[in-house]
Amino acid sequence: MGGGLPAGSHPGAAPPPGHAPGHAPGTLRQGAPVKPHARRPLPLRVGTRGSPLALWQTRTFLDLLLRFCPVLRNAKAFEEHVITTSGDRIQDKRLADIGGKGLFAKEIHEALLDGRIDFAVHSLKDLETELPPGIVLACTLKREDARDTLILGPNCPAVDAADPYAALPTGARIGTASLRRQAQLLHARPDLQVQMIRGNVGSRLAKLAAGEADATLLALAGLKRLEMADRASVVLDAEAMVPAAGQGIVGITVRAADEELHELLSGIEDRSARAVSRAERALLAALDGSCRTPIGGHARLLPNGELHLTGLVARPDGSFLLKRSIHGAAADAGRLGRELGEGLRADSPADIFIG
Ligand SMILES: NCc1[nH]cc(CCC(=O)O)c1CC(=O)O
Repeated sequence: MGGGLPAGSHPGAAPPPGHAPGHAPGTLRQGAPVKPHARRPLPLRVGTRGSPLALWQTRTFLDLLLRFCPVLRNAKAFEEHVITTSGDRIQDKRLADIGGKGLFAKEIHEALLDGRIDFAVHSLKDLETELPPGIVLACTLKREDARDTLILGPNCPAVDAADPYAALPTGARIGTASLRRQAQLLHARPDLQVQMIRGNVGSRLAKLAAGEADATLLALAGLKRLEMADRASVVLDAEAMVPAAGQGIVGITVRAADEELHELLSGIEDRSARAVSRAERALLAALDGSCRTPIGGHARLLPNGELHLTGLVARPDGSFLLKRSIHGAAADAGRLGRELGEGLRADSPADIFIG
């Protein structure tokens, strides 16, 4: 009999090195034994965007799943479904101008709900906090470096890593489509000019090389995954450029009703990534910004086990910027995020939240 997830199969192998699963292999989150799986038709169909970064993330995730669940080591265990999203199609506009949230996920959610795919791999920072009914975030993978980088074009003189903004030439043209990066840059350097550059990591670097801007900003996580980290001129401290909520984390969605797959996927959950993403996403949800609100959120776990969260809200032109931090028990990640978000919102001018 071919093509089925055998009864009783479960993530029983040791987790791959360097990966801390959310719970011991072979147990459910609450410590209950894994119940036998029903026979499930293979291949499992995985939805992904088609960019080189998205494909890298998907293949890396499938490798991890195979190492954790060797019973799936079957040539036909997975089928990759590349899905073009609205965010991929629209390249000439700022996403905020076309209705913003979740544009890299909409068509992927539809495929999941229609049953055309079984699960999907996302960059968590591109995944809206309020998922459509019937879809859940099954697991979050170990975080890659969450920081942003500054990448100088060929005509831009080197900057001092200790104070990277100060050394940018007066009036330099910075290519970014991210209002969060724009607001933080303009707050530090109101003289800079921000130009829209969109497209995937490779095409943005090509535009920079072609002189369309003097410098750009990209997530270090994406550069590392594409083996292009050497393109970063300076890695920006997370306090100097607060990253986006979920930056550097890959998240997997499934249908809420698909308990079998949900259980399998939550077997490879990274507990630290879940805690920090819970805090960052609760902050984002509590701020309830419009798609035009620059928002940053970055959590980390401290050596004493506490969670430290920095949140930022600003006006796109940088004329207002409010940044605050909170810390507390990691188990309270969601409450910490909510509290910080509500405080930031209460103390910010209302125009920032209007789309
Ligand atoms: N918005 C595009 C996007 N979504 C996720 C990443 C980087 C990888 C990650 O954050 O996990 C990027 C590129 C970038 O912002 O430079």
